[in-house]
Amino acid sequence: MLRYSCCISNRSYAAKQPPLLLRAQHRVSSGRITLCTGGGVAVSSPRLRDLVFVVNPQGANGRTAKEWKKLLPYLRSRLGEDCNICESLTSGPSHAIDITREAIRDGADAVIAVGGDGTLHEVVNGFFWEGKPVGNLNGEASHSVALGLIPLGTGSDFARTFGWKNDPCEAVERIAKGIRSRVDVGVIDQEGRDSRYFINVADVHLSAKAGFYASKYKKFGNLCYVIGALQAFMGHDNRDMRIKVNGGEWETYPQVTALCVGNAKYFGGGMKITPNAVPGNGNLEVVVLQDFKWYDFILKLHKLYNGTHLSVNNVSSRSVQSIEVEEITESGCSIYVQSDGEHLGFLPRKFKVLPGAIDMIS
Ligand SMILES: Nc1ncnc2c1ncn2[C@@H]1O[C@H](COP(=O)(O)OP(=O)(O)OP(=O)(O)O)[C@@H](O)[C@H]1O
Repeated sequence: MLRYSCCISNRSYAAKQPPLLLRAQHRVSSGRITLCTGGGVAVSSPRLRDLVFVVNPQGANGRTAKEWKKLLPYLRSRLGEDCNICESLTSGPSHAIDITREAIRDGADAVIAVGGDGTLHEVVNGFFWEGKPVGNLNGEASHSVALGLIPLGTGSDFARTFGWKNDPCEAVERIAKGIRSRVDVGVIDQEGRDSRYFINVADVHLSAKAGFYASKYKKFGNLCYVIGALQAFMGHDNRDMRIKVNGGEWETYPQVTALCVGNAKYFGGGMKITPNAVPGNGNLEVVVLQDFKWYDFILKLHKLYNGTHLSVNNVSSRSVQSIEVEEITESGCSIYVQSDGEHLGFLPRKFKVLPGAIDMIS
């Protein structure tokens, strides 16, 4: 069953369209239309690109829906000549994953997340199914679906690495230009469950707990991260952990406050936590904060925001392809894990990079 809530064509009316696959096939056959006129003149027109916009109406506490409504007429006028614009509003958590998988299978040229990092995270997860990239139903090996982003979330941290603002018109220009670059994706293996993919930052312990609480206060905008951090601090204690990097020996990391695995640089509403991470370099940057007390955050917060914290005592950084993280002595109290700001359960977990896994409109 097709789960697009509605499709809007590039023409000036809004109507329910046939399934994307059918439309795509129609265009493949009629796309390079050869019209033979009486005089034998052949006119060939190129195929329009199918762009599927996955919109989280609840993003940024409902601001995404309002911005999207304003943006749609501009989007149609800017891209409608070359593209079929298909809009799909999510109905709840995880819906964006299903929409994306279906759009890719149906032959979309690009799936564009409209919302915050959570929506982007779900769209990225929709690019995969049972550990493999989703392909289209025509089995076209060369068909590479692009990932796009119109950042309209609370934090929109992934966009910061590229210097993109929460400016939808700027994002539409990027989509119009259609320049693509390969970006890495992180994958988190979890015992007995499907792998989870991340494109921004995955993290463990205090920051993950803070993110968990922050998600309950999104109505306060970026202040939610401060409230989340304060709540996470209550009852927090640093824990001894062990890590295994690139399949090597286990190493002990005492008194870990937070461990962050960055494919990109920012999390928590603008904190430059993994400042050396580059989304296309085939590596993840791991930054570990150890033995931090609450006052360390007050004293060093500005360094965390501007990315100069790597020189601070008890902060270490390394570049990895994979990392396994466990608590040394299970205390009976679970250690939080999150990826791209979404709560993902508890330790132990293994994180690894999939180099150049997705083509991104950049
Ligand atoms: N229709 C919906 N109703 C309620 N929640 C939704 C809906 N669609 C998606 N979600 C959930 O909303 C959450 C947050 O979405 P999103 O990331 O777009 O906005 P945000 O949290 O404001 O931004 P950021 O993550 O950048 O801070 C996601 O976890 C997603 O699962």
